[in-house]
Amino acid sequence: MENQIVLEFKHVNKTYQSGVKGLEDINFKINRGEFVAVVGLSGAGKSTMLNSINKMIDITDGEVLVDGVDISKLKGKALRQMRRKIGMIFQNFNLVERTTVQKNVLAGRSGYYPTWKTMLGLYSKADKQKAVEELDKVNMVKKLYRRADELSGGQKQRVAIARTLMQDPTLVLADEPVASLDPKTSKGVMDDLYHLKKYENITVLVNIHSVELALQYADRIIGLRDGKLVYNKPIAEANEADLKQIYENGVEQ
Ligand SMILES: Nc1ncnc2c1ncn2[C@@H]1O[C@H](COP(=O)(O)OP(=O)(O)OP(=O)(O)O)[C@@H](O)[C@H]1O
Repeated sequence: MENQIVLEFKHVNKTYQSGVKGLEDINFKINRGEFVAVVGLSGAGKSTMLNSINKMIDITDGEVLVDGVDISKLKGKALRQMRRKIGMIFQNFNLVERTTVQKNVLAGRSGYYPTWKTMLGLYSKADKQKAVEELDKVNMVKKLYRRADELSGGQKQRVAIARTLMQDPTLVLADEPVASLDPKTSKGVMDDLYHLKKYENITVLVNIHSVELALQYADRIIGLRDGKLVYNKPIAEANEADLKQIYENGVEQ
């Protein structure tokens, strides 16, 4: 079967107002169902790259194609519809702490409802059932009615993954998803992210500091340094010495 390209960067540049070049002539393609780790020193441009994929930041020039459509040019309804396809996972989980797991997960469906309905919590029975199903995939159904602030960090990240699955995404972007977790919990969360690829054929792009986890989970590794793409290889061709190089000759900020 021919590979289907889900994400493509074409000559993407991002220059911040300060004059700092966050991204410089970035080009790459990612296929459906690939699990990609983005590695690089602090300040290399990993977050800038991730945030330009769902247009959280505007690029300066170039094209960011999601399923063949240049998201950097979209606005209004077309942008909202495109964002449904793109799930986000954050280092700090971004849950509403004082509300239930169920409501947090249902919020992942909000792109499919008018705002007033989501404000009133008027989700369909089918979506409430879907919330249970998605929580089951990350082994969190038993916490359905618990408040988010009663959960551990690893449990919160699992709820965030279930919330993302409510969108039926084709692409999930995770920005340092395990940075605030201990090694054992990190592995559990990485396993859950890996299952998105394995069982749902979702493309997963993870910004990660740990080279060890990158090598363990990724199909492909992309390396950034000073806003430039300096590495892009399938895991079969990647090795630790290569990756060490990405981290050399740079200064931790
Ligand atoms: N809003 C901003 N305004 C100006 N410069 C910015 C802004 N955001 C990021 N930068 C700069 O752009 C460059 C890339 O930053 P970015 O946050 O993308 O790196 P990163 O690889 O994600 O780093 P980290 O691993 O620390 O999160 C850095 O030099 C940073 O200082």
